[in-house]
Amino acid sequence: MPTPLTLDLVAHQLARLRSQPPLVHLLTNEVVQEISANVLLAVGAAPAMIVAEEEAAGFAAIAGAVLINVGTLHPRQLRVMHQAVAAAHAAGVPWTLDPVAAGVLAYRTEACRELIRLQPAAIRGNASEIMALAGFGGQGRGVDSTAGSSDAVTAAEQLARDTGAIVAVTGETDYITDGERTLAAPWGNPLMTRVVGTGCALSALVAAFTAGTRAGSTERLHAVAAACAVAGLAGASASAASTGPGSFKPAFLDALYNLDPARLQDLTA
Ligand SMILES: Nc1ncnc2c1ncn2[C@@H]1O[C@H](COP(=O)(O)OP(=O)(O)O)[C@@H](O)[C@H]1O
Ligand SMILES: Cc1ncsc1CCOP(=O)(O)O
Ligand SMILES: [Mg+2]
Repeated sequence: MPTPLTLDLVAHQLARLRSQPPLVHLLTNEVVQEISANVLLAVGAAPAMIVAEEEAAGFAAIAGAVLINVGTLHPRQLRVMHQAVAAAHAAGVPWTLDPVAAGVLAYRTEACRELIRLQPAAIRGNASEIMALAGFGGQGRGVDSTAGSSDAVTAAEQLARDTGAIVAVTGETDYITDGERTLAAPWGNPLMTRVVGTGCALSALVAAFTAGTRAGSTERLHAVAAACAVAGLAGASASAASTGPGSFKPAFLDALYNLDPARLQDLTA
């Protein structure tokens, strides 16, 4: 049974991130480069997209966290991702997987299955993606989910136990689990699904929040949950301040920037 996430925990994790801004290595898809970088900058982290075969492994080893997102995957990029993940794994740098459209296409689904053998710290996906990776037969509609997040909680818990990762399955409510404990973050707004990159940028946030956390620690579970809460709270606040997808995006960046750990309660009122 999921436990509601408390704002105290979110505030603590947000303050921790801001006090030690992590350098985050993003190997992400072509569609969401800009929103991912801006979301990280707005919250207080430092993004860098280092994508060449000559540089990715070296940079992954010195970053605070790495994000692997397979949204526009192709063979050369997959080779670079393997190099970065191997280097991160060897250096003890936490890495996060966003399995965009896993379950829809065999190539990326297999690529994700291969990558997760190298112990991701976190996996963040929508319900269809998480169900597919867990072997529960999920199939999305392109990059979007055809299932609700509450239908994917069991799959998320199974995937977490199988991989050792913290798994976050997002939707109307986000669920974050280590396979034994499951937290629920009920914030966000449907408008977030009408702006490209909110899910992928959330995965970048998840990576940022895992920086400095240890495998198997409660802190890592809380860090991933806090990333989801931060996106959801900022999303709810931005949707109240906007009239549609166009005005949502700048409002979302502003809301992330203005999140005050001491005043998160105000955003849920
Ligand atoms: N129906 C919804 N109501 C509120 N928030 C939502 C809803 N659907 C998705 N979100 C939020 O949108 C963000 C992206 O999630 P999601 O759409 O599941 O990812 P993806 O873009 O990878 O499919 C998350 O912060 C999530 O909480
Ligand atoms: C549209 C699209 N196509 C391939 S990746 C991508 C971005 C998906 O971003 P998000 O799932 O965060 O909306
Ligand atoms: Mg989306």
